Amino acid sequence: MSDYLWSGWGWTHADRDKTTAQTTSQMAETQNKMTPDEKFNLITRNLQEYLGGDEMKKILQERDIKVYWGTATTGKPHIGYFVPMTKLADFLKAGCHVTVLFADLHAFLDNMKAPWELLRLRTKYYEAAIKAMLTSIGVPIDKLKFVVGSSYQLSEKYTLDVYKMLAMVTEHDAKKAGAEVVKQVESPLMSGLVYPLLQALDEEYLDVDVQFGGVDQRKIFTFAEKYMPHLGYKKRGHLMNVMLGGLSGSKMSSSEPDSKIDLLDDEKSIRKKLAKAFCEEGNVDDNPILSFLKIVIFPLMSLKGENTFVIKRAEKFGGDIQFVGFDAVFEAFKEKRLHPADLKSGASDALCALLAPIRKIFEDPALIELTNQAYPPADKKAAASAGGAKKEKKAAGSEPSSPAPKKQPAPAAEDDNASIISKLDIVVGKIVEVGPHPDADSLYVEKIECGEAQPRTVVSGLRKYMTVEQMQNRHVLILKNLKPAKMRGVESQAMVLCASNAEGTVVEFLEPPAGSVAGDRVFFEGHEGTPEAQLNPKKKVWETVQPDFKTREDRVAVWGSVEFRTSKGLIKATSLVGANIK
Ligand SMILES: N[C@@H](Cc1ccc(O)cc1)C(=O)O
Repeated sequence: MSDYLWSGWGWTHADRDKTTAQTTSQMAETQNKMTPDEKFNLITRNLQEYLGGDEMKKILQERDIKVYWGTATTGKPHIGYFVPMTKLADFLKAGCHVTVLFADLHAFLDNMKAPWELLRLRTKYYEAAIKAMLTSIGVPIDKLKFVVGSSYQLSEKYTLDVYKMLAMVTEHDAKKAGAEVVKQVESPLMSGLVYPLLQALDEEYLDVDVQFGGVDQRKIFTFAEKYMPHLGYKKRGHLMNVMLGGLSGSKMSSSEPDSKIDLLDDEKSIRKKLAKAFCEEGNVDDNPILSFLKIVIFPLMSLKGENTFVIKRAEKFGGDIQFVGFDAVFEAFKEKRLHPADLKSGASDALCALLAPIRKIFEDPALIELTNQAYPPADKKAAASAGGAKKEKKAAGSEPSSPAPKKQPAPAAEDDNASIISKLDIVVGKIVEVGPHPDADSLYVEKIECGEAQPRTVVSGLRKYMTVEQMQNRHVLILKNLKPAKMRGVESQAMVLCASNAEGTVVEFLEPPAGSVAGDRVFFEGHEGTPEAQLNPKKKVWETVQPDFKTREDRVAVWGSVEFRTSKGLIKATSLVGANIK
């Protein structure tokens, strides 16, 4: 790689020293007032977890902590990124030396989520977006150090360290370390195994005491703790932020654009999306809006010495309401003194205030141009990158989206935003054996051929609806990549998809087109992609798409308006129209 990836970032040593000098003078006042314990509490507040707390406390007795946060420059950052940004603000206030790493090589190594050709542009986009977010929450960006991964990760010394690690890390450990971060695919690439090794080494090369990231990074963090000492390097501490759930809470729906908020969404759509967000009266356990207030809005207020949250309300509904501290909001909501509509309206005001300056920054024509180049519409993308793997960025929980910047044509589906439906692995299966479940009256146990070496064992609750004869030798549709689950002691390795009426009295198979054979893949036109090897139950992919599965008037199975098809044609229910599919 040429050094153009690095040019334009402007982090010369002279700059760094200057900034350090400013940082020291400007922050000296607050920091001097903070005891090491206070600093530690601020550094660790609102985290999901941290490792190495005692060592951090020890360091704080002598000097301030050096910490870095890395982000792979893949899909567009979205509002979930306010969670780590808020922590960066805490770290600065606690006197930390904070480095932000734009992990461009990692974006490539992770199944080419950022294709090589777009890497530099993506990195520039990330720089602009992250800096805009920091500015919006009042963090002076000249107090942070920004580094691009490839600027040092290709040096001789670093490269040699990578090889040394390759000679000591087992494949098992590398795979395990990346399991929650690196996209899991059917034929995993070597690059995905190298990814965690580089992330561990970064701790040494960025010269920090502590690495910070989402709790999804946990396995990479513990991997680093294990292997850094083997290389003769210090074991670092690790700080992990909570991941923000989707806006729709447990009912996260990524197929529904309303469940995600992009940094550039306008006020009207922010309010509309929040108005639709999952926020049940009195439910404080599963409430994305309360979480956002707790881990972003209140901490940001407290950094400015404020803690009063005002919810504007018309006089006729009782006028404005004020809450002092997050606990006051929490209790009021729990006791149903605060209505979801009011909570949403207060949160909308706060979020609009955070996003307005970012939209303003992105009105700059140069940034509009950069956005379109870094995230080109799908057709141009195909030309820019032949065959880059596709997948969504899994950052802070909620999904990235890509509204068009002002006055630009809307980008079509983008590579880092692969359609959720493409993650499902649905194929034609042939039932070759079927019999009653030994321990459950309502269940059958089948052997279903699905184009693999062995037929799969599948448990289905179909005994009320079909006879053994009706099932034997039938071609059916099966969903192959749900996590296998034991049903009354028998492990089911797939699920048969059926259509059922609203009352649940009629259940029938979905019929593959004539001439189908076991293993024929079902796809959704315009939403093609590589299915996940196994769906992560936490991501609720199935739960998200299933409600939009229906049979049309002509009995054809559809996801929203898109048909289920194989290379041989469309899939239909036997008789049911407007039926559910599950
Ligand atoms: N793994 C981080 C990115 C990262 C890469 C390298 C690092 O050193 C740190 C962080 C992510 O999921 O975005």
